[in-house]
Amino acid sequence: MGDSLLKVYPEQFAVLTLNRPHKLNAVSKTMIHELIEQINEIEQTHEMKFLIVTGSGNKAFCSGGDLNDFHGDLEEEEAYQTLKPMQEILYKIATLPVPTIAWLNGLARGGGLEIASACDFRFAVPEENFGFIQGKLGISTGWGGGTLLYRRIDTQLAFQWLIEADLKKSDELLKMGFVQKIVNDRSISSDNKLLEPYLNRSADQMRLWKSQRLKYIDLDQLKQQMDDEVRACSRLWVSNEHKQAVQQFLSKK
Ligand SMILES: CC[C@@H](C(=O)O)C(=O)SCCNC(=O)CCNC(=O)[C@H](O)C(C)(C)COP(=O)(O)OP(=O)(O)OC[C@H]1O[C@@H](n2cnc3c(N)ncnc32)[C@H](O)[C@@H]1OP(=O)(O)O
Repeated sequence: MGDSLLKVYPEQFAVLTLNRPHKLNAVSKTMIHELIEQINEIEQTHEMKFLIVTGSGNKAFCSGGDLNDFHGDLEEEEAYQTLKPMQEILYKIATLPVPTIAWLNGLARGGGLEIASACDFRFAVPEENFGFIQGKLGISTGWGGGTLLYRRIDTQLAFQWLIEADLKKSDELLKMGFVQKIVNDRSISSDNKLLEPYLNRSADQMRLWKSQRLKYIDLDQLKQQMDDEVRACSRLWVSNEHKQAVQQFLSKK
């Protein structure tokens, strides 16, 4: 079974599932290779109305990069080369020609929340907590998700969250405008009432509205700022704080 699964529904939408539930859907190098192929497949599926990105299991959407793959011993350039593919995936998700929904079926940490920030909308189960915890690991966001966050919520709130690196619950994120809906179902089905408006629109309508939405984003600037973010994170990657934080997590296992 793959580390990432793509299912296209007859109702003309697709679900991309991060599929490592035993590792809280942490992003592995294998998952990245699969995501690249699946995003390319999605880009070629012209009758699709929208895409949902979610996690496997009932505990996590995504726990960020797999710290065995994204470990602390990488040198700056190695860190950049290791981080860059996910930044390119997040840029592709953010600029897909159809609306995208991050179905936050469980906790999200670090890069997991960056993936959610790449989606147009975020639907979250209640009572879960979510955090850009990179600040507590001696680094910053490293997949371009911080750049995207500034385009999803009030810039002052984004700035504060990235610095404080605290965990926030679904209802607080609803108030902040990061989460658009609280959903009770951790799994996705086409008869979920929340999806009705999205299912009842034509593929042409959905593509028109996404095209209009993207006109409010300078895509060249977005791409450059996301790359700058990866570079900046790579420079922090070699810090002792980061090495110790990763080692501390891995030594617990
Ligand atoms: C690298 C990219 C960078 C970025 O671009 O921003 C980041 O994403 S940095 C952030 C990386 N993520 C983390 O630091 C989170 C690490 N995980 C945790 O802190 C905890 O797992 C949790 C999220 C607080 C949940 O704790 P708990 O409920 O106690 O579960 P476990 O810790 O026992 O996890 C179960 C299982 O999954 C493995 N796991 C979880 N997260 C990761 C991860 N990020 N990388 C690798 N493995 C992960 C964990 O090791 C357990 O495995 P087993 O011990 O084999 O059961």
